[in-house]
Amino acid sequence: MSDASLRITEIFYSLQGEARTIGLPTVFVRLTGCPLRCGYCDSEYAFYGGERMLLTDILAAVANFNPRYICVTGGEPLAQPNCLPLLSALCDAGYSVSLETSGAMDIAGVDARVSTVMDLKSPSSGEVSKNRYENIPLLAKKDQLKFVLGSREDYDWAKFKLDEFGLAQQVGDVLFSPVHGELAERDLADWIVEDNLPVRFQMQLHKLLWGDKPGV
Ligand SMILES: C[S@@+](CC[C@H](N)C(=O)[O-])C[C@H]1O[C@@H](n2cnc3c(N)ncnc32)[C@H](O)[C@@H]1O
Ligand SMILES: Nc1nc2[nH]cc(C(=O)O)c2c(=O)[nH]1
Ligand code: SF4
Ligand SMILES: [Mg+2]
Repeated sequence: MSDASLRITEIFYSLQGEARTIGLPTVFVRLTGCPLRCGYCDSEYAFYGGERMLLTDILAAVANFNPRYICVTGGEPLAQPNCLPLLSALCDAGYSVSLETSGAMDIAGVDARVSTVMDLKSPSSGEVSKNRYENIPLLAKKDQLKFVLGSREDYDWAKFKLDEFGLAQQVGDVLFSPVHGELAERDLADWIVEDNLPVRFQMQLHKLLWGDKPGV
């Protein structure tokens, strides 16, 4: 294994709070730095700083928790080229690996064993122009598409994209999530039911349990 290095903000053990493996004990590897600035971002503390770590040291830190599930997130993980060997090394080690990405970067090099959770940025994030729609055909049933929605306008936009790109047919799960503290959870749930959308409603479980803070 090459001993590449990556800038890391935190490595912690918690319950997966989002997406398909929600509720399962998971180790989170949060990479430092992000080229986007979503207005609602709950991980601004990962924009700068962090600590440079060797791949072997990251693997050792992860192994300490004896986990089954690993979630690589950030910041924007794919903004660091060495994220690709990290993902492959985690798969080689036998973990079930997911990747949280904005999809503003090319996902072509992501290891085929990884479940990519690609977040298409909605208009209210302020970063809708950064979506790389070219990534969509690269996604498969093992992957997930996430929409984080801050308003009814965002919801209508997401509904349109669902249809425009046939997203429910492309990936295993399409996730609709409210921006925490911005859109009433129940409103989003009611709209999904009214429209009979083929999507999975999700709320950030970790914030219900522990609040909005790093390390959970
Ligand atoms: C912090 S980001 C890191 C990965 C990548 N940069 C991305 O945006 O997908 C992880 C996920 O948290 C979501 N997120 C960030 N702040 C949020 C908030 N206030 N409410 C709901 N979801 C949020 C993002 O939209 C993204 O899906
Ligand atoms: N518990 C927990 N689950 C998560 N799933 C995705 C997260 C992220 O920040 O990407 C996250 C997080 O920060 N905490
Ligand atoms: S892309 Fe992800 S980490 Fe970057 S600002 Fe948006 S939510 Fe935060
Ligand atoms: Mg988070």
